[in-house]
Amino acid sequence: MGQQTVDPVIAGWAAGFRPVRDGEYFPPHSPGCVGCGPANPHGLHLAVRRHGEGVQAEHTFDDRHTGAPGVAHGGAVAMAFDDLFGFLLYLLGELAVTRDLRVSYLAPVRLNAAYMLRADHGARVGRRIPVSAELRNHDNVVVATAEATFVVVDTHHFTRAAGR
Ligand SMILES: CCCCCCCCCCCCCC(=O)SCCNC(=O)CCNC(=O)[C@H](O)C(C)(C)COP(=O)(O)OP(=O)(O)OC[C@H]1O[C@@H](n2cnc3c(N)ncnc32)[C@H](O)[C@@H]1OP(=O)(O)O
Repeated sequence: MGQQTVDPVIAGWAAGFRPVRDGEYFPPHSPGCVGCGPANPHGLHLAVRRHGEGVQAEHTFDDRHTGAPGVAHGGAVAMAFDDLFGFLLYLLGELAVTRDLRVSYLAPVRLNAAYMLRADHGARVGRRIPVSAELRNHDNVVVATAEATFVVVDTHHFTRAAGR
C-alpha cells in the first residue's frame, strides 16, 4: 500500500511521537475521536496530560452519557478508560490497540461532578502492553478501576481497518 493512501491522521500518529513534559497536554487521537476529539459532539472531550510515567485527566460526565438517572452509563466510563489508555501510547512511542478491557465499577459515577482519571502502563511483553487505571471522586475515593491489554500493531492495521 502506497504511503499516499494512508489517512493523514494515521500517518500523523506514526510520525508524531515526541517528548512530552510532565504536566503537558497531549493532542487528541483525532478531531473526531469519541473519547477525546474536540470535533465530536457526542464525545467525552477528554483532555489528557502526562503525569510522571503515566497519564491523567480531570473529567465530568454530563447528561449525554446518562445511564440510570443522574449516573454515568457504564459504557461511557469504560470508554473514558479505553481512551485514556490510548494516551499511554504517546509515552511509549508505540501504535497499539485494545485487545481486552476489564472494568470494575465500585460505586456509581455521578453526572456533572468532577472526577480524576489516572492510567499507567506495565512492561511490554512481546506485543502485549499491560495497562491499568483508576477513577477517583472529589474525595479521592476510587469509584472504578480498569485493566487492559494493548497489542502493538503497525499503521497497516489502521489502514486495513478503515478499508483503505
Ligand atoms: C501517537 C500515539 C497515538 C496512537 C493512537 C493509536 C490508538 C488510537 C486511539 C486509541 C483509542 C482507544 C483504544 C481503542 O479503542 S483501540 C480499538 C479497539 N480495539 C480493536 O479494534 C482491536 C481489534 N483486535 C485486533 O485487531 C486483533 O485482535 C489484534 C490486533 C489486537 C491482535 O491480533 P493479531 O492477530 O495481530 O495478534 P494475536 O492474536 O496473535 O495476539 C498478539 C499478541 O497478543 C496476545 N494476546 C492475544 N489476546 C490476548 C488477551 N486476551 N490477553 C492477553 N494477551 C493476548 C497474544 O498472545 C500475542 O502475544 P505475543 O505472543 O506477541 O506476546
